[in-house]
Amino acid sequence: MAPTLYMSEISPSCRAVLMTARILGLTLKVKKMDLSKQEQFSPNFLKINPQHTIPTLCDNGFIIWDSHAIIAFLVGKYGNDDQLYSKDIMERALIDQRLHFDSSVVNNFTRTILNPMLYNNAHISVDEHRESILKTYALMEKFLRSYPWIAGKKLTIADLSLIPSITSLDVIVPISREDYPNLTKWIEKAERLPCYVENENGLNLLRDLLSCRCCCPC
Ligand SMILES: N[C@@H](CCC(=O)N[C@@H](CS)C(=O)NCC(=O)O)C(=O)O
Repeated sequence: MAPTLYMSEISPSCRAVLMTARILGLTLKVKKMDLSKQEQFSPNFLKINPQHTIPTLCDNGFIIWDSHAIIAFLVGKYGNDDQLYSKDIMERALIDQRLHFDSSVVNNFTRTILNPMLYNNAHISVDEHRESILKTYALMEKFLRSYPWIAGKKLTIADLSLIPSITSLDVIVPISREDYPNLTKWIEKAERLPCYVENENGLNLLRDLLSCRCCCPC
């Protein structure tokens, strides 16, 4: 039976799972959640995930949440090889470092900026966060100085995790090609991947929602 993914395309973390599933050729049974209706707090969903976050995956009764844990699990269970998540100790350590960088730094902006804007109608001053976002771009730029992909010569789950997070941040603080040439090239390379379509759909939705938030007097 296909694993069930509780998700919303707007969420960068969910898009990381969709991209990974696409690259693995894995079909997921998708259950869309509307966070603006607070569906994550429904008693049924809280039974599955008391932390009430999406993405959450249910695979034959095995439940796991947090996109980073989910994509590592999917590659381990459904991947034909370890290309996306090397078993070599040092290669894997670098991938893990980048995954934790996403989790603790880049993806964290989703919680502090995007989600309050989208779901709590909160007025967030992007200017207050601009400096730390630019610092994040500068770090990514440095990581990409030595390698074409974020954790080495090959595409890995660290790229699949960071691409949705960074492209979502780009919607609120655009990435300057002049200041961040390596970061720009990495995004352009990612856009050419067949699995990128799974990021594009949600990213466009996010753009539309945020532009509406900026012009509506509501
Ligand atoms: N680090 C987590 C972040 C998950 C997360 O915060 N998801 C947000 C949507 S982007 C969510 O479910 N928010 C609803 C809530 O926390 O109640 C991951 O990578 O899965």
